[in-house]
Amino acid sequence: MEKIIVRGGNRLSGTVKVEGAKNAVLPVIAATLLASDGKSVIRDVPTLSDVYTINEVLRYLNAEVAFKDNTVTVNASRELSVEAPFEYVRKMRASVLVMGSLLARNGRARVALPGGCAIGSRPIDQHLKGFEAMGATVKVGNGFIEAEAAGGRLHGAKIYLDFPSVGATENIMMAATLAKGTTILENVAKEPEIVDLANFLNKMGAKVRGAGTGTIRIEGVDVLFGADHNIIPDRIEAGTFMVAAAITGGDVLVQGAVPEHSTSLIAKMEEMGVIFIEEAEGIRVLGPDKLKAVDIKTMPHPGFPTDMQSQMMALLLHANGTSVITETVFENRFMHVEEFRRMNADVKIEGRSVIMNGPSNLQGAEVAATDLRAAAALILTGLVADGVTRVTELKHLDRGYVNFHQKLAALGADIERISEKEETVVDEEAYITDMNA
Ligand SMILES: CC(=O)N[C@H]1[C@@H](OP(=O)(O)OP(=O)(O)OC[C@H]2O[C@@H](n3ccc(=O)[nH]c3=O)[C@H](O)[C@@H]2O)O[C@H](CO)[C@@H](O)[C@@H]1O
Ligand SMILES: C=C(OP(=O)(O)O)C(=O)O
Repeated sequence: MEKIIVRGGNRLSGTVKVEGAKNAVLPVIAATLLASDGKSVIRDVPTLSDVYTINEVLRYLNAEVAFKDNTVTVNASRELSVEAPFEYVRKMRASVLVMGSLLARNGRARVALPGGCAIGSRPIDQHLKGFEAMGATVKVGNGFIEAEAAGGRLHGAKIYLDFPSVGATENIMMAATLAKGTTILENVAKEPEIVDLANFLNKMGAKVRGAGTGTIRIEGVDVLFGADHNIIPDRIEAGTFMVAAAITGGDVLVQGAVPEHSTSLIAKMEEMGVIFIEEAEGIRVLGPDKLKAVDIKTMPHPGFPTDMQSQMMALLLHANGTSVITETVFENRFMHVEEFRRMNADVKIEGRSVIMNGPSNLQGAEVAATDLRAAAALILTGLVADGVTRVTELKHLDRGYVNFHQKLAALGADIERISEKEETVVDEEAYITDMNA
């Protein structure tokens, strides 16, 4: 078993570079399947286990995929298969994002049902509602979702989402690019990752307008081509390092962080007394001696991101006074609370809220990550806990963070990652096909 071991007490300082965004790269790689002509070259791709998984899904679907030097190259011009099996979808729910592309490209898709996960049941009814409105017949059975477009091609439609779901917005947007006619998608997600996907689709020859607003209009085209694209910086990784600086009273330049992508987070942290300085290269974060308590409610973008909820909980445990966090996006995203309690945190759950009386007298303990952001949050707590914190279940961390402990160590944290027995290292090189050959 692998563990991260943190000894609390060090103040962080220096510069940390942000990777490309996981939540932008996964839909963009899924979108490369739409190109029946030419190669797509995706740059600034983080070396995360989720990226390896989506690459495997694409290879399974008969696309040629190479991943080298943070660049993914996809040639999807061959005939594609239509089925994404459970062994991939189980590893990563975002595999369901290939459904829109496959349906648009092949007129048919068969994707394993994603099932529930630690943070909530995460249904995909809104994705399916969109496909149906565009003329697909959708059947769910034997653990699969099967969708087939009448006459082999989807048609444009007017679709209103019940909730601004990120995944549904992306999946329907991809499906609509090759549909006959115009799709108008209302009450959509406005996350920066949606805008990044729309920009990539437009480079491929799609006609997508309005991404980043509440309504997206997609005029269907007959064919899409491979395109070259740089992924936006990861605002959640950036935010995690902002919290690392703040919690240790540190001084850290988060290189590549985009202020407009983190407005709600920065505003809340400023309320807590954290100082932010915009510099040419990124955002410099100065942690105060004493942090103030605040209340937070997670919301779809531009509201406070649920993906920063557990890291902010770590910060609020260290703040002076009573804070309340209310989680409105996922119904079960408080699994980390029990782990924080093992670290002597004064925190309790009341319905969809968590109440903290800070500052907690945090103590090092052995704790298990319950999802990827919880993994980061427990490590952040370890930075200020008294004694040694050991964090297990690191497979979650590796889904969303590249070299997390090395980056913290370079900023001055006393942290290491150990393996209690020989681990099998997955050699991505083995999968690499030379696309230029
Ligand atoms: C790979 C990726 O980009 N993941 C992000 C994406 O996940 P994901 O795209 O899965 O999140 P959604 O925005 O779709 O989900 C938000 C809420 O809507 C519900 N819902 C969603 C779809 C649907 O058809 N029906 C339904 O009820 C979900 O159960 C959840 O409670 O956005 C989330 C919300 O910002 C983030 O936490 C994830 O990091
Ligand atoms: C919940 C997350 O991701 P996913 O949707 O890939 O599980 C996340 O990035 O915090």
